[in-house]
Amino acid sequence: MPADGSTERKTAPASNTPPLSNALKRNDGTPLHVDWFEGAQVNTSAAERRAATLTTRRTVKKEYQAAWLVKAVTLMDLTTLAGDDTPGRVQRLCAKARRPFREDLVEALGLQANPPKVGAVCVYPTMVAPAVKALEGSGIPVASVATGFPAGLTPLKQRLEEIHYAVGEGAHEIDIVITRAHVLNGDWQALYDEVAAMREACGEAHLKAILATGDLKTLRNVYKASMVAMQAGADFIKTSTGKEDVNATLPVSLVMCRAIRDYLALTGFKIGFKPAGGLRTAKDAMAWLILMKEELGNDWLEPDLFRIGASSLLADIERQIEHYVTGRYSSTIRHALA
Ligand SMILES: O=C[C@H](O)COP(=O)(O)O
Repeated sequence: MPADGSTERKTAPASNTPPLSNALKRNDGTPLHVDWFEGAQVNTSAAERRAATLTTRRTVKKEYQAAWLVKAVTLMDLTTLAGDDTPGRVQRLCAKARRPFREDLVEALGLQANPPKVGAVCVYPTMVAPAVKALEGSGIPVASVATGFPAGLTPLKQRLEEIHYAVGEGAHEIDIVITRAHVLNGDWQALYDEVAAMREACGEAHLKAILATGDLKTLRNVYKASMVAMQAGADFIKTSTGKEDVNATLPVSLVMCRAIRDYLALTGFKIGFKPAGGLRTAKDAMAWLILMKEELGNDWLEPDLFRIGASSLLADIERQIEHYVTGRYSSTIRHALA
């Protein structure tokens, strides 16, 4: 039941229709079903073993790696979430979002007809307006963090007001943070109610629920928080803010993908996944793409269901693409893919 005590979920007035053709219906959620996860057991060592062998079990041939890396860029929430962010920096980021690769590389890859662009740009609420302006006509959605990002420890009323502000500024997607204490205390009703209230505040904007998994202590808590967030109406579940001591990891991502799979089996509804925080290299991008393909299938290799939240990943992917096209690296820093 939403936090305002209403039994019916009122749909807020339509505000921001995502510019990308979003074939996916919004997640209306379900009532809180604790029985769907209360007895869940997670074998941590098995999850860690499986995650560790992901990139060894399946390797991508050299000539296909470039294609996978271009795909990774189209799934990226190109992010700047720094205290010294400025409208100028956001404008430069949006220019990059529109044309992530140099023209000569786009031509060499034969992509002139449909040059790649990123999945979204992700910023703080007060940077939404400059991002919306800079991306006008691009079809690239603007995502805004909100609800007291990154700690989420402000009163719910203010956190909901922040969502309304970001949506009012033109954000198409809202990346909210959950109250970690609700998970650590097993207060599933409180977690459900806060996410449901945030979902309502989003109106037509898509909601990504940041679980801050590095603060949740166990993989079992990650699974439970994932299920509650989806039941409460999250369209995506996202690993981290990027500000925790431990952010996106493959074992955590594996558990969240299993939760998405279980939620699909229980409801017939597909929920998106977003790893974020610490994904820096092309090799990281490949690992998560392989995880999505293996765990959830090709539908989760599209921006409607998969995003990579990253502020510095694009640079390394560009370097790898340049090496693929020209045979040399443009800088002295090398991240071997192999
Ligand atoms: O999606 C949001 C994260 O802050 C991105 O983390 P990062 O800066 O480690 O790439």
